[in-house]
Amino acid sequence: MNITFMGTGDSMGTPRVYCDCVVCVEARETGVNRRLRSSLLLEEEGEAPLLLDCGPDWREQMEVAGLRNVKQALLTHAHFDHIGGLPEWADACRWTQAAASIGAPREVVRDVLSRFPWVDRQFRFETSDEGASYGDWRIMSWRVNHGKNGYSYAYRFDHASRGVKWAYCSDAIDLTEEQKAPLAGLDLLVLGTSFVEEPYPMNTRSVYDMKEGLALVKEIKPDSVVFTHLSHDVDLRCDYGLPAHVQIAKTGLKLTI
Ligand SMILES: Nc1ccn([C@@H]2O[C@H](COP(=O)(O)O)[C@@H](O)[C@H]2O)c(=O)n1
Repeated sequence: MNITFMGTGDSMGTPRVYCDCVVCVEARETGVNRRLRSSLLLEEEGEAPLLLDCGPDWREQMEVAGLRNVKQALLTHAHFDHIGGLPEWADACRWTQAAASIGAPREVVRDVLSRFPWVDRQFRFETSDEGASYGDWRIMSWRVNHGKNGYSYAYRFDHASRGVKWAYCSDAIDLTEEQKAPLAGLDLLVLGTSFVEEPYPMNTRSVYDMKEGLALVKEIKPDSVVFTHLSHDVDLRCDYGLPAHVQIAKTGLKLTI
């Protein structure tokens, strides 16, 4: 499977519209730190591409990827920065008379439809609570703490014959032991870490910081890790002294697993 990081940003993206910090200025002027809202494009031979989340930068992300249409997606939760592109995608489906299929846990589907009640004219929603598949990948989703912002879901992909396993957990903090369990034995963990080190207690926040992310990584021991869902606090030009198997996602990063 090829994984493309179409977006690596937190809810505001980088640069933040109101901000003139050094990272936001760099993002405007040269673009190393330019980040669209977090989203992955998954591509498996013989299968149509699959989006993982569809934030408000969907249109630009499709243009950058040179994609004229996409037929399927999975959603982690119904917050604006992860579903804000759905109405535009639904409009594109209407204009091209092409339906698309969206997988998400039942409660996420409910929350999406309470925000955008018209999109079910174009999308076929499929609940993923009992599992899903993408080619030979078996997919499971489970509910994770999203701190002060409620809940999100993480996704784990297990290849049926190759034994490869990876997970996407973009919006989580302070996972319980039960929520950490599906993160065991991974070849790759993609984890949301919005700031380098936040000074505020966990119960006032919604996403891990990099220091907490590293502590989690030490505990669950994935073979490799990519930090994503990054705010303007994270400067890709800095050396944060990360272990060799941990990298910070850059917009457009491509991995093969
Ligand atoms: N009920 C809510 C709460 C928040 N949002 C949006 O989520 C984003 C905040 O995300 P974090 O990853 O920083 O927790 C932001 O875009 C809020 O507008 C929402 O849609 N619904």
